[in-house]
Amino acid sequence: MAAEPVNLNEFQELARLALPKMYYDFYAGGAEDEHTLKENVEAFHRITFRPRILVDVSRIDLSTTILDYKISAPIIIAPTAWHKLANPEGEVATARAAASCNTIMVLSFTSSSSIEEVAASCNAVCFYQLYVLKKRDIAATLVQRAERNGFKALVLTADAPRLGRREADIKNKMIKPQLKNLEGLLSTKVSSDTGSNLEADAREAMDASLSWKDLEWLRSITNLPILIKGILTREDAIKAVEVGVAGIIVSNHGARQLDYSPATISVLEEVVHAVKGRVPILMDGGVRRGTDVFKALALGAQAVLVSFSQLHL
Ligand SMILES: Cc1cc2nc3c(=O)[nH]c(=O)nc-3n(C[C@H](O)[C@H](O)[C@H](O)COP(=O)(O)O)c2cc1C
Ligand SMILES: CCCCC(=O)C(=O)O
Repeated sequence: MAAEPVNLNEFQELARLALPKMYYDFYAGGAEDEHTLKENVEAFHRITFRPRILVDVSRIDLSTTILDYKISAPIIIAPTAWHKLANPEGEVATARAAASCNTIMVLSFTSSSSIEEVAASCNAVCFYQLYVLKKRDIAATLVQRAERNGFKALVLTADAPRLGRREADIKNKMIKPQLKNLEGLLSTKVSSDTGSNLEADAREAMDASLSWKDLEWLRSITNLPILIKGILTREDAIKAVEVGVAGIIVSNHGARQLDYSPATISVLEEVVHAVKGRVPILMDGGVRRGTDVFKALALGAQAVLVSFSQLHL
C-alpha cells in the first residue's frame, strides 16, 4: 500500500493512479500549452520570506471572516465541476468536509450534486457559483433555488465566455457528465463526438455576450452579495468595485481558460493596490501549501480558495 500522503502534490499522484485517465486529465489539465498551469505554481516558488525571529508565536489564531462568516482558517473550497467523477457522494461529501473544517464551500454551477442535496446534507456555509447561459431565465431559477436553500452569496465566474481549449479533453473525447442542477431546464444530449463535447456544449449554452452592464441585471434578480471571480488586472478590479460587488476573486480559473494569463499570485498585489480595501480580495491558482496561503495573505488577500476534488480519494 502506498504511504499516506503528506501534501497535496502527493494526493494528486494518488488521484492519477486511482482515476480513469479521462477524468484525471479533466481534473488536472489546463488550456493549450499549459504554460499558466505551471506558472501558477512556479510563481509561488519564486517568492521567499524575510523571516523575523524572537517574536512570540505561542498563541496564533488562523481564523478570519469572509462577508461576516467566521471560518477557522483563510482557506475556502473553490467551485469545481463534477465531484462524482471522483467519489459517488459528490459535492455532498465536499460540503460535509467544509462543515467539519468550519469553512465555506463554493458549489460549482457544474456540480454533480444538486443545490438541494448539498443544502440538506449539512450546515456548511455555502456560496453558489454562477455561469450565465444564453437562456437567462435559467440563471434566475438557479439563483432563486440557491437563495431558498440558504446559500449565502453568489460567485459570478466571469472568465468563461467560452470554455478554454483543453487539449487533453479533446484527445480523450471527454464526455460531459450530468449537470444535476440543470435537469429539466436544459437539454443534456451529447452534441458532438468529434472532440471534447464539453467545449461544444459550452459554446452552445454559455452567453458569450455577458458584460459589465449585466451585473445590474444580476443585482436586480437577487439580494445575495455577489463576488466576481476571474479578475486579473487593476482595470477590471476598479470596474468590479464600481458596479458594487461584495468581493473579488483573483483567478485565472486554474489555468483552464486563457493560457498565457499571468500567474495569479503575480497580479494579486496590483489588484490589492487598486481596490484600496474597499472590498475583500480572495485569490486562487497554484495554492498547494500553507506557505502559499501565507504568501497570498502577505500580499493582501483575505483568504484563498483551493480545489478539493482530490481529497475525496
Ligand atoms: C476540475 C476543475 C473544475 C473546475 N470547475 C470550475 C467551475 O465549475 N466553476 C468555476 O468557477 N471554476 C472552476 N474551476 C476553477 C477553480 O474554481 C479555481 O479557480 C482553480 O481550480 C484554482 O486553481 P488551482 O486548481 O491551481 O487551485 C475548476 C477547476 C478545476 C481544477
Ligand atoms: C463545462 C465545464 C465547465 C466547468 C469548469 O468551469 C471547468 O471545468 O473549469
